[in-house]
Amino acid sequence: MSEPLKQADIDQEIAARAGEPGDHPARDYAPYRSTLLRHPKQPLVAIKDPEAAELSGPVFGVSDVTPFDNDLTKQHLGEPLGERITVRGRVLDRQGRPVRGQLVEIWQANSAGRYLHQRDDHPAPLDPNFTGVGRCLTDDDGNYLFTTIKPGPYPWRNHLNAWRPAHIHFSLFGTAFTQRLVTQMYFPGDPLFPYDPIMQSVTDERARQRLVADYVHDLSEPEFSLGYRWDIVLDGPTATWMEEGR
Ligand SMILES: O=C(O)c1ccc(O)c(O)c1
Repeated sequence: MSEPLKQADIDQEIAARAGEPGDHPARDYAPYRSTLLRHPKQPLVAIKDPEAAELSGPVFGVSDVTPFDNDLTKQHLGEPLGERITVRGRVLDRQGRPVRGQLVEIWQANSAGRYLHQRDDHPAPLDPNFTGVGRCLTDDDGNYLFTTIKPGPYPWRNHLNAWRPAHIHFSLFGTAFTQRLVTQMYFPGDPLFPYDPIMQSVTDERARQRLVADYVHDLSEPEFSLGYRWDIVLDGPTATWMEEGR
């Protein structure tokens, strides 16, 4: 493996790209090292018959998602450790209309910043009562809701002393595999934002802010959880930044 990049190199590269037009990150954003290795280097292949791909691909059905799948604190016998949170929001189209029946899936690290994943071996504890995945379907007003634990910051070896701000990964799934969008939600006031190449790969300040949830006191449940609100806009000038599928 090559020498790890230093924070100063990362800062320099982030500054060089800041304010570039458009809010969608470059597919090869050097400060986020693995994008250099895994971005497409050939022109994208147009699917000649997208409908056929959609009709023959696997789909999920309403009956596949149970009402319990959105509570990540109830998947084991015991309670997971950490700060319990409720995350609510709406999935909207470019006109602000609700997107109904959308499969919303999340995955995240535990409160210590550790993923239950074979490639995460950093020395923070796993929580036997926390898996870190959940899903739900949006209701008729486009609402989704999760009960979970606030994830910890995650050391990810992109460069020396690289820590990801606390975040929750979101996947939004339409009615076929060709309609999947992937993004991340962050927590307000995180001191790691300026150091994170993934966050900073979104070069437009307003688009970056749209990735940060609001703390909403009225959504906090007394003696139970802190409430965050995060709306996801699929398209248009206020679209939420997406990693894939556009
Ligand atoms: O690209 C990565 O390596 C990587 C690892 C862990 C994360 O939480 C993440 O968002 C990205």
